[in-house]
Amino acid sequence: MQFNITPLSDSIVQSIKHKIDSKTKPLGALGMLETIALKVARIQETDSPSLKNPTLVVFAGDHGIAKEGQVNPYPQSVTAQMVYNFLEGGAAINSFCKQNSIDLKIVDAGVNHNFKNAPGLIDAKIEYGTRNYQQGPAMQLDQGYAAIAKGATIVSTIYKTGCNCIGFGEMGIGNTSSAALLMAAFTGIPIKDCVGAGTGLSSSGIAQKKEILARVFKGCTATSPIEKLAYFGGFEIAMMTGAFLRAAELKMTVLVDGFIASSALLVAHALHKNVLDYCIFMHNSGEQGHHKILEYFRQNAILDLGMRLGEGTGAAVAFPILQSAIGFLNDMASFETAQIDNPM
Ligand SMILES: Cc1cc2ncn([C@H]3O[C@H](COP(=O)(O)O)[C@@H](O)[C@H]3O)c2cc1C
Ligand SMILES: O=C(O)c1cccnc1
Repeated sequence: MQFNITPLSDSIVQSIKHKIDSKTKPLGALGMLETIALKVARIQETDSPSLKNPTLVVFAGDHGIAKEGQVNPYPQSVTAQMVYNFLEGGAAINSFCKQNSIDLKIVDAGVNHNFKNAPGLIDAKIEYGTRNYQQGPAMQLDQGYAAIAKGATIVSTIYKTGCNCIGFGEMGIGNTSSAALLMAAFTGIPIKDCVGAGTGLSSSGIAQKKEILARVFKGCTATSPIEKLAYFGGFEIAMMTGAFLRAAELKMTVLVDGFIASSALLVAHALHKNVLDYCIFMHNSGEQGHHKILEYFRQNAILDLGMRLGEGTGAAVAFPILQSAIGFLNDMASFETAQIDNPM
């Protein structure tokens, strides 16, 4: 599958920087808001960017290993139950999207439950959950490709509604384990440093999770990015990978959530480096491996609130900051128009 992601052009950098520096404030005084404004302006190739129909897509999928309960404190059944909660408006992500007027879409990427065409649910089911990677690859390679393609198609459909700003979240009990394995596979950081508490393991629970995942990691012979993705899985992670790639190809502003979303981005980045040009890192998750992924990408996140939930909640909560960055660029007066002395 080919994605044609063009790197950001430098052509308007000087004019945008000039516009930012002409605003009625000391040079650089809006800090990271200035960096974000410049990035979105470059993505949209205009000095007056806008955020149109912001949308957050939650991909849900189940994990074979989660049935055993060795790496996850909550049972696998919670994934499907949370999907119903999303559809009924009762989850954290519903609250934050409602607060910030973000359109929310829920996708069944591979939950171990038959939703029987539940109203509002996008059916992209690859399979009723992945296999347990303790016994071999979580999914077949063709399932990995199919998930990437479906993620891309879902983004294309949303883009056609006029959306130019999209974030991705996930739901999948056990997926901090897949994310840790993918992190180790794509960054080279030792697996023990990638594993964290997930939804709240005790220190002995974390030690067991590390031991189990270290064994899985050692037993994996995958070499290509797609093989690694298929081995460690997550249909929701694979679909998010395709979603990141298509969103960047379509020059959308891409909102990156926490640890799981960033693990999908590691896969996308291994397939196409330029994807990072379109990404804004919305928060630093409390899951311990996340800040190391941010370091690997050499990126700073907007918020650091100790949130460790997933679902896209970090992206949705930080969204008003992104709006502030676009807002000042479009709305503030310049020294010249406001007739304010500017010695700089
Ligand atoms: C009620 C509930 C709601 C959630 N929403 C997101 N997650 C988050 O926790 C899960 C990953 O953590 P682990 O690997 O420890 O299972 C994912 O579903 C993730 O989205 C939730 C988890 C629970 C229990
Ligand atoms: O940061 C995340 O994405 C995260 C952290 C813990 C549990 N679920 C998701």
